Amino acid sequence: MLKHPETKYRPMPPVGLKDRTWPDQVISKPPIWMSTDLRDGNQALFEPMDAQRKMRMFKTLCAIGIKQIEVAFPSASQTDFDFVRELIEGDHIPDDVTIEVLTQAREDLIRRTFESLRGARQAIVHVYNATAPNFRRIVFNVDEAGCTQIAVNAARLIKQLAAERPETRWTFQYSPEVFSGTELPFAASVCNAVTAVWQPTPENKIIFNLPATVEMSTPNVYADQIEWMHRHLDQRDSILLSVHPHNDRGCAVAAAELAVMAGADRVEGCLFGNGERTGNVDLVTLALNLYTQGIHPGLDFSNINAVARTVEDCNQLPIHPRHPYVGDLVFTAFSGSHQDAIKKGFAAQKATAIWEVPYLPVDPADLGRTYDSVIRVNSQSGKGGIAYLLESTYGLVMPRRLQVEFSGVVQRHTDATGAEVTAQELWAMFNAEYVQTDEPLRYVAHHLNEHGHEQGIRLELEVDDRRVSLRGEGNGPIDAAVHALHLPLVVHSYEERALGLGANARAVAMVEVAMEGMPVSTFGVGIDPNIVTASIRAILSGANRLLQHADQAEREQLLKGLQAKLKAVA
Ligand SMILES: CC(=O)SCCNC(=O)CCNC(=O)[C@H](O)C(C)(C)COP(=O)(O)OP(=O)(O)OC[C@H]1O[C@@H](n2cnc3c(N)ncnc32)[C@H](O)[C@@H]1OP(=O)(O)O
Ligand SMILES: CC(C)C(=O)C(=O)O
Repeated sequence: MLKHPETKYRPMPPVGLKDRTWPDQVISKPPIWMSTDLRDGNQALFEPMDAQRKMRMFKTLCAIGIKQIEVAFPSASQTDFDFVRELIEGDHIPDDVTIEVLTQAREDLIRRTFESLRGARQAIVHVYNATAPNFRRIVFNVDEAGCTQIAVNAARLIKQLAAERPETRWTFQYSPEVFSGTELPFAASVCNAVTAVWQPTPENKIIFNLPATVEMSTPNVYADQIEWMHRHLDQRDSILLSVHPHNDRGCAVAAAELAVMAGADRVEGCLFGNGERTGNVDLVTLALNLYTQGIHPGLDFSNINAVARTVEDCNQLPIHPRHPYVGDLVFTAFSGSHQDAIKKGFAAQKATAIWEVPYLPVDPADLGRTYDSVIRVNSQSGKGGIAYLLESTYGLVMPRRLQVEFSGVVQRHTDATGAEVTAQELWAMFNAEYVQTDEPLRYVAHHLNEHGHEQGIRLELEVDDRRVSLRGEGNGPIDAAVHALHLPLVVHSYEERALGLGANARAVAMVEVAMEGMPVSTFGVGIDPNIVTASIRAILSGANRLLQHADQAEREQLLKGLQAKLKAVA
C-alpha cells in the first residue's frame, strides 16, 4: 500500500446536484428486472456455460419470473450464437419473456447479432460503446464527436436491420459503457443523439442503460448521476431508464436502490451477484429487500435454496455462507442473546400476522427455508438457544432454572471442544447428565399401596450394586419415595410434561432438589411412559447428582440415614 495514495488515485468528484429529489423518494413498486446472468455473468466465469447449463439457467430465470433476459453476446462465440438459435428454433421462450442480446457498436458484429435473432417473436438489441474520457483517449483514440459517431452509426444500422425484419417486435437499447466515469453532459449528448436516430415514442420506448461499469463512487453520487440524466434526456417519456451497477466498492445493491429512487425504471443484474470482477448487482437481494418492505418484487424465491443450487451448478461458483437471504448461515444465530430473542420472537409471532421476530428481517419459511438451522449452539450460545433446539427437535420444555443449569454443562463442553453441538448431541448430553444418572442409586421398580390417607410405596433399588427394597409413606408418590430413601432431601419444585404424542408419548418429570445442610440445589430428570415412574426416576436422578457433587465427608453425612436403613433391612 502507498503511504500517499493521493499521489496515485483521484477522488470521484460530486455531481453537485443541489435540488436532488431522490433522498425523499420511497420505492413503492419493483423496477423492471433484467437478468444478465447469461451474458455479463457468463463472460465472468472460469468456464463459460455450455449449452445445457445455459438452458438450465434460462429456464430457472423464466421460472423465477424474470421477463427480460440477456441471453448472449451472439457475435462473440459460436456457443452464444447457437444458444440464441436454439432458444428461438426450439421454441423455448415463453410468450411473456423477451430475450436480449449484446453487441459492440461495430457493423460486422451488429449484422451477426441480427442473424442470430432471425425468427424471434420479440427481442431487445443492446448496443454499447464506451464514452468515458480515458476510453475515448486510450482505447478508441477518438474525440467526443468521434465517440458520438460510433454510437450514432450503430444506432442507424440497428434501425435499418430491424426494419428489414418486421416479423420481430424490436426494442432498442443503448449503453454508454463506463457511464459512471463519463462527464454527464457528454453522456446525455450521446444518448440524445441516439434518440434522434431511433425516434422512440411513449408507445414504443427505447432503453438507455447507464452502467456503473466500474463502481467508482459512493452510491449517493451514482444516484445524483441518474437523477441528472433523468432530467436531461430528450423525450424522457419515450425512454426506459435502466441501471447496471457493478459492485467494485461493495455498494451495488445500495447504488441500484438509490438509482431507482432517482428515476431508474429498470435494473440489470445477476442472481446472487455474479458478473464481472466483484459482480453485477444481486437481483435476489434487491427483490427480497423490497419484499421485506411489504412490496412484492414480482419474482418468486419461495424455494430459494433450489435456485441457489442451480445457479451454483451453472456458474460453478459457490455462494458465500453469509450472502444475504440465501447463505447457509444467514438464518442462524450462534450468540446467546440473539438466540434468546429469536426464541421469544417465534413464540410471540404466533399471535400476530406482521413479522416481528428479532434479528430476522424475513420469515425463512417464505423463502422455503426451515427454522432448523436458525439456532445453532457453540461456545457463544446461551440457555435460550439450547432450550430452543431441545424444544423444537425433541419437544422438551425445560423450566427456566433447569435451562440455566444445563447451559452450564453445555458451555463446559463447547469451551473444551471449541466445536458446535447439534440438537442430537445436546439431547445425548442432557440424557447422560440427568436421565441416565444412576450412581449410587439405580431405579429397579416400585409398588404403590394405600396406607389410610397416606400413599405408601415399596421402592426396589440397586445401591452400590446391592438390590434393596425400601418402604416409605407420604402425601403422594413423590413424597413417599423421598421418605423411602431416608435421605435429607428437599424438593423445591416439580414439573411434569409430555414428550411426543399418542402411543409413543412419554412423561418427563423435572424436580429441583437440595439436601438439607448443603447450599446447592440441582435438577433431576426422569423420563418414562408412566408418569409416577418418571417422577421417581427424577427424584433419584436429583439425589444422585447431589451426591456426586458432594465431597466425601458430605456424602457420608447425607447417606447416614439410608445406610442405617440398609443395615436394618440386610
Ligand atoms: C462492460 C462489458 O461487459 S461489455 C461486454 C464485454 N464482453 C465481451 O467483450 C465479451 C465478448 N467479446 C468478444 O468476444 C470480442 O471482444 C469480440 C468477439 C466481440 C470482438 O473481438 P475482436 O474483433 O477480436 O475485437 P476486440 O474485442 O479485441 O475489440 C477491439 C476493437 O474493438 C473496438 N471496440 C471495443 N468495444 C467497442 C464498442 N463497444 N464499439 C465499437 N468498437 C469497439 C476497439 O476499439 C478495438 O478496435 P481496434 O481493433 O480498431 O483498436
Ligand atoms: C455493456 C454494459 C452494459 C456493461 O456490461 C457494463 O458497462 O458493465
